[in-house]
Amino acid sequence: MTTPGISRPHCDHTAAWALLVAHYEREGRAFDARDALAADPGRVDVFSQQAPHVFADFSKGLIDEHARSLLLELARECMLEKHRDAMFAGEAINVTEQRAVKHWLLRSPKGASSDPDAALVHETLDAMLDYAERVRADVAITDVVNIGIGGSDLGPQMAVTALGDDAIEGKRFHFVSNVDGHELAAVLRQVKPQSTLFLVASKTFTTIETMTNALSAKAWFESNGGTDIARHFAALTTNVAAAKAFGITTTFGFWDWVGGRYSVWSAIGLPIAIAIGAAGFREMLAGAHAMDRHFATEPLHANLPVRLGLLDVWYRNFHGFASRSIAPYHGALRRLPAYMQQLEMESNGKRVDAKGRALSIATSPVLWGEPGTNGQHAYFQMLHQGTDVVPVEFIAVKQARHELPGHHEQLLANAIAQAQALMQGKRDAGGHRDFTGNRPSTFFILERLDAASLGALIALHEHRVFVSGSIWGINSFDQWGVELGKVLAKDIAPRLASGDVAGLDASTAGLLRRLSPAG
Ligand SMILES: O=P(O)(O)OC[C@H]1O[C@](O)(CO)[C@@H](O)[C@@H]1O
Repeated sequence: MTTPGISRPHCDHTAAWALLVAHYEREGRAFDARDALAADPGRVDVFSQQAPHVFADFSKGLIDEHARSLLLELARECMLEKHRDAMFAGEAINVTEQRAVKHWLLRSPKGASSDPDAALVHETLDAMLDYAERVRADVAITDVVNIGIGGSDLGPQMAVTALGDDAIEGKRFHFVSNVDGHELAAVLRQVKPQSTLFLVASKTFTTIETMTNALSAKAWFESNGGTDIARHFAALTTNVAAAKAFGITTTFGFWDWVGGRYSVWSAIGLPIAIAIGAAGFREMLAGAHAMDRHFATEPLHANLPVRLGLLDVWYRNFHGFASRSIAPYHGALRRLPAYMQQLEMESNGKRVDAKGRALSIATSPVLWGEPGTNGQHAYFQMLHQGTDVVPVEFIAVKQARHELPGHHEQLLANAIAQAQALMQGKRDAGGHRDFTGNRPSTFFILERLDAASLGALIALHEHRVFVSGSIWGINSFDQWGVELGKVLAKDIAPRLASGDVAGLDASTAGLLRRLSPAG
């Protein structure tokens, strides 16, 4: 793969990769974490890492010290550090769109970066946070409706849900993403024009779902007596001209070097700032910045995003695990799996390298999950006794934010016990009650769920995705795979109304006939 200034090898053609293949065949496949822990309790210290705000324990993982050092060698041979440094230097590492990748700059403190965009970032941040504080103080606004999809929805929704206990009283937050009118209609039934602020969040300001919802919201607003669009609509976008043409004059901008799924730190984060305040939002940025520094400066062997990204490669390309389950043991993190899905699968769900050549190695796994303990009573059966091995990631928070006695102990006990059960297993000759065990998990611990730790946790995962994407040689920062369906939907929409099936394949024509009112 070539990025400006860096020529990087195909990682699966390196000596380290060949050694990893051999090591997997010799020892990796049969590795048993139970035996490894019994033989060496010190494994817990070797296979764990404290990073800013986040501790991770992967001692129950299916990895030994030799694989660990070969993976670090792989990272060196693949010039991971150079690639990382190119991102932090503002080089156009998003090669298919010729763009820099600078979401990290959005959380760089004032005066800390010499990047030419730093001053503008802070000017915009100050304006956006000033606006957030004014909205917070405005008691006439009781409802904030964010209209956006993908990265313009998942980040703010996840973070407001995670930190919403701190939200000011008297304001409700609604997130409308789907073009399915049931979603917007349900929100509009609950709100009034004079007390609602609509935030139209779209990097491009062209996304069909968001534009359809925004137009309907505006029409509803005007037909229900709303008059002051400037007060009741704001746009969060890189396309300020399109927002103006739409009739929105209050806009907060960001830049093409912020990918949609990396935009929660930009103006797209406005709902979070309204929910938790300017100081809270700055804490979230500070937590993420601390993780940026960790990723940028810690040696590879003590660098948590690097260690996790390399473990992902080991699991995907050597063990052949095709999915990963995310189990946040905190109800307020219930939108985190969805957020992670976009972050990782839209970034690394690619079958060609950065030059467009087909890859001969597997890339992004499928990510999925629900909060614990709910998942235990739904799909953990498969995790414990199914035929596929699925690495599980537990996320536990030490301190609860409620006073109800007993609950938090139960919650944490379940998280620990599930990880223990997956690893230990239980022999039973009867078959049905037999747990093979040795099922890998990683266990994350946050001291408390606050803005800073959430910021660090998200940044950790952004960088982890960078690491695996870099080893796989792909461009993690484009998303061409979402285009084709969008284009075809544009063709299908008028056909649905008219019933015209000319030129369609027989299957698609059949669906259209069934669903068309004209059919
Ligand atoms: O913010 P926008 O431009 O409306 O895009 C929304 C989402 O659509 C995508 O482009 C993919 O469909 C995502 O990458 C993005 O987060």
